[in-house]
Amino acid sequence: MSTASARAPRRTARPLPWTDDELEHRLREIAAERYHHRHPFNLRMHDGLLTPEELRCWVLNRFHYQRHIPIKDALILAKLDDRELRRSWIRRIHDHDGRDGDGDGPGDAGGIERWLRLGEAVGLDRMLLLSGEGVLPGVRLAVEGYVNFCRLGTPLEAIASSLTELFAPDLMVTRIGAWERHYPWIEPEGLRYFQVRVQQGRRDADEALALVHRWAETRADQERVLSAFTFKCDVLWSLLDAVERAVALNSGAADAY
Ligand SMILES: O=C(O)c1cc(C(=O)O)c2c(n1)C(=O)C(=O)c1cc(C(=O)O)[nH]c1-2
Repeated sequence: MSTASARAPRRTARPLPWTDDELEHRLREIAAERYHHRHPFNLRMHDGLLTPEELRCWVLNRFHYQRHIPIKDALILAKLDDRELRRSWIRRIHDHDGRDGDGDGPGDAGGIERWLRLGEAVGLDRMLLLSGEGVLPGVRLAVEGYVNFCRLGTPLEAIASSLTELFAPDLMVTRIGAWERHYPWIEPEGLRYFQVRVQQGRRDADEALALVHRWAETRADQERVLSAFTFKCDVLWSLLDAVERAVALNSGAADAY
């Protein structure tokens, strides 16, 4: 051992940050493996193999996720110290909760109302959805995990966890086609949630990605972005695991939902 290396602690060079393209490539690699478009429940949905009860179970449980999205966005909003950013981020809350019409534009019932109509289109009473009855324990935990992640994380981590929306619009387009083809018993009005969300999701994902590129300056920041994104993929995957298991246990019990 040379005396120099014995005395001075070895400095490991900090890895250079990835370029924007490299970071996006890594997000896509994780999504290709872990995003919920690959979950067996979604695959069965797209192949037209779900029974009405199984679809109802999914709609009811996904409503629990939907109704918490504006809450987690309010938690993110409270972390943003820039007025312009808050003006932009608050739009997400209105997209889900709805907005009154005024001089600036027409009103909108909002995504939560559209999801309640989706529930009605598959035969679920909106009062049941609003009651929260029947939401599976695993779904409650997954959703709480996501909300708490955004409550406790840095703005960068919270916003990075929403980047799954980069992949949601294409999945929704697939879902709309599959529902039209395989589940004609669902009233077409029920698809409205997804039709509206495709464009909103693309815009929200572009906005979040631009912020992530701006804020994730170091490789360590970028690693945190990938961890947040992976965590969120796991939230969505766990939600479907819970639904998949519940419908497997209930097969034969036609009136579970
Ligand atoms: O149906 C889907 O597959 C899907 C996925 C995701 C997603 O990937 O996070 C969202 C949504 N839908 C959605 O409707 C939605 O409003 C939404 C908000 C967010 C978010 O993290 O802020 N993700 C998603």
